Amino acid sequence: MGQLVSNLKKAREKAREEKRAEAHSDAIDHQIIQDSIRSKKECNILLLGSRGSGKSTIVKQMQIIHQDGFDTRERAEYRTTIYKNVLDSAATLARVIRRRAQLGALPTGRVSARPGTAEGPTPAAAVLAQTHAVLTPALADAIWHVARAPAVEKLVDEHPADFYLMDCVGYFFSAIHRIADPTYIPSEEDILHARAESTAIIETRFSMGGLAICILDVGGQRNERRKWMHCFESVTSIIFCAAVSEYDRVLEEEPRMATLQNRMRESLYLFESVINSRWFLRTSVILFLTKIDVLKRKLPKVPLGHYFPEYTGGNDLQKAAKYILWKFMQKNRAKLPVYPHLTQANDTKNIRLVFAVVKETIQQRALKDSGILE
Ligand SMILES: Nc1nc2c(ncn2[C@@H]2O[C@H](COP(=O)(O)OP(=O)(O)OP(=O)(O)O)[C@@H](O)[C@H]2O)c(=O)[nH]1
Ligand SMILES: [Mg+2]
Repeated sequence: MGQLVSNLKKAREKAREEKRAEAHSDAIDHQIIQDSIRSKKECNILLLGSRGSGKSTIVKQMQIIHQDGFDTRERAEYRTTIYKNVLDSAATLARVIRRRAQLGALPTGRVSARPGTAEGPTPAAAVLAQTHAVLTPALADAIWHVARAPAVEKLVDEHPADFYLMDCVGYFFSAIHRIADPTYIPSEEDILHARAESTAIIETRFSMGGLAICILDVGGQRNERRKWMHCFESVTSIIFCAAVSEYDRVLEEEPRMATLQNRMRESLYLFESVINSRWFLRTSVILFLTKIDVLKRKLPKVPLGHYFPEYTGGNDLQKAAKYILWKFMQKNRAKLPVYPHLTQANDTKNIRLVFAVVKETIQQRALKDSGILE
């Protein structure tokens, strides 16, 4: 009798085991089928463009617009990047101030004054000039005062091409005390301004008005571009990002070259190789001319014609944007349809509007691919 009960128990256990294995196998089969359905229906968007052109910022916008944005934990994770942006920019500024002061372009190392202290002016530049690993309150204070010093503002305005300051520097410096607060948690706007170079291909999936989208973000640095090829197959649309404000910038990736490559020319060259590539004959190409806000601020101070002599439109924003767009369109030898948009990638309102149009473009391509549209 005991033996019988034990055998029955074993048989029941075995049956349960088999059922579990079967359920597990069914779940795997289900996932495979779902994946295959999804990969057929999914629109693959590939973000291309040179370094710092706004690709990852577009992905962040998709997370804000089409997903749930960033929760507190995710926002807190951006602190390190933002501190690094601030400290790196402060170090660059300190280097420039020191060099200029040595050359006599600035009166002394004591660039900024906190009025009315018994000790006299705060030696903010001296604080800034030290190597900092953390954003201390003293450093935050120094940054605040230095960034506001008329001599420094003039220096940055008049020599924008002499040194590289990130586009986000003005935004972060003006919020420096908030950032230096020990309880600081970045806002979504801070995250959109944060700068971290991409060094891997990142896939993000979301749904946009019934369309299943898989967006691929790559790194734009020269040594990252070898990886781009791996993403070329089955791409529905390309969003090529190019920063319109970079006409006076050079690539820091090749500091030892005799003549530094102009960033805008590099971007034009890159666009030319993408748009005339055999890979993308059936792909819709969306051109995002980003940093239109930076172009607006920069044009009156840095003449576009100085870097592109054939341009004669002065500091008229529309004319300048039209000229830059024309330069890109000139590269389209394959005469592929190109859908251009002037954008400010870190402005959610603007990207929301732009993507309402982009969605139509992507949808048309998807319908053509499925044979529903000619
Ligand atoms: N003002 C302004 N800043 C922008 C705009 N687009 C991007 N930025 C900023 O430019 C910096 C670089 O943007 P990213 O999105 O990281 O550039 P990326 O193309 O992903 O760069 P890589 O990963 O190096 O290829 C970030 O600090 C962004 O906030 C824009 O339209 N206007
Ligand atoms: Mg990136």
